[in-house]
Amino acid sequence: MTNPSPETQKPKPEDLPLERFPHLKLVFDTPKGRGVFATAPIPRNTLLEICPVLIFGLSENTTHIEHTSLYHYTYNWPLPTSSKPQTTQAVVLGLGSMFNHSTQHQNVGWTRDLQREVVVYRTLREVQEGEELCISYGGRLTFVDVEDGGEGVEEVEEVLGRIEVGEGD
Ligand SMILES: C[S@@+](CC[C@H](N)C(=O)[O-])C[C@H]1O[C@@H](n2cnc3c(N)ncnc32)[C@H](O)[C@@H]1O
Repeated sequence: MTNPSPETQKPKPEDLPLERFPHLKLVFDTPKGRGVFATAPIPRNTLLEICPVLIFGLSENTTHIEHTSLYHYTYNWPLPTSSKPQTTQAVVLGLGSMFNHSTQHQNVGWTRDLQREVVVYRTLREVQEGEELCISYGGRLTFVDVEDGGEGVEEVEEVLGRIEVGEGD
């Protein structure tokens, strides 16, 4: 395991209590692969999970990650710099990596906490029992969206960054 690069070294944040909404399940055979579903009604603006992220260095990303399955799971992650803004990729641990994309019906929003290196997911509206919980990955997808029958397949080098629009709530 490599040490974090100097660009990712920051002052140590305070401890962060973790939370996960309990009434969720992982379904294995959806048209989008695995997906997260509600097993009870969920009110709007409910915190679903606080997920730690694993941030990749810029070169690690292009040399390794983009050539692996992780490529389909990474989020854009801004690096703190004193000069030109730079963005690398990060993998979200926990349930965060299991949320599928929906262009029209996303019901979950997410925010990055750059200091604590977590992504926080909250419902954007009331969710019914049995509904899939979906975020928006943005407009440039690396796969055929089962909801639109194949529109919007992006060039391979356009990373999932993907999980960019739909941020915030
Ligand atoms: C971050 S993962 C989500 C979890 C994934 N379904 C799994 O089983 O590991 C992203 C992948 O899920 C699939 N996916 C997510 N949203 C989709 C959609 N709207 N249509 C088709 N596939 C989707 C694609 O294979 C995509 O590369």
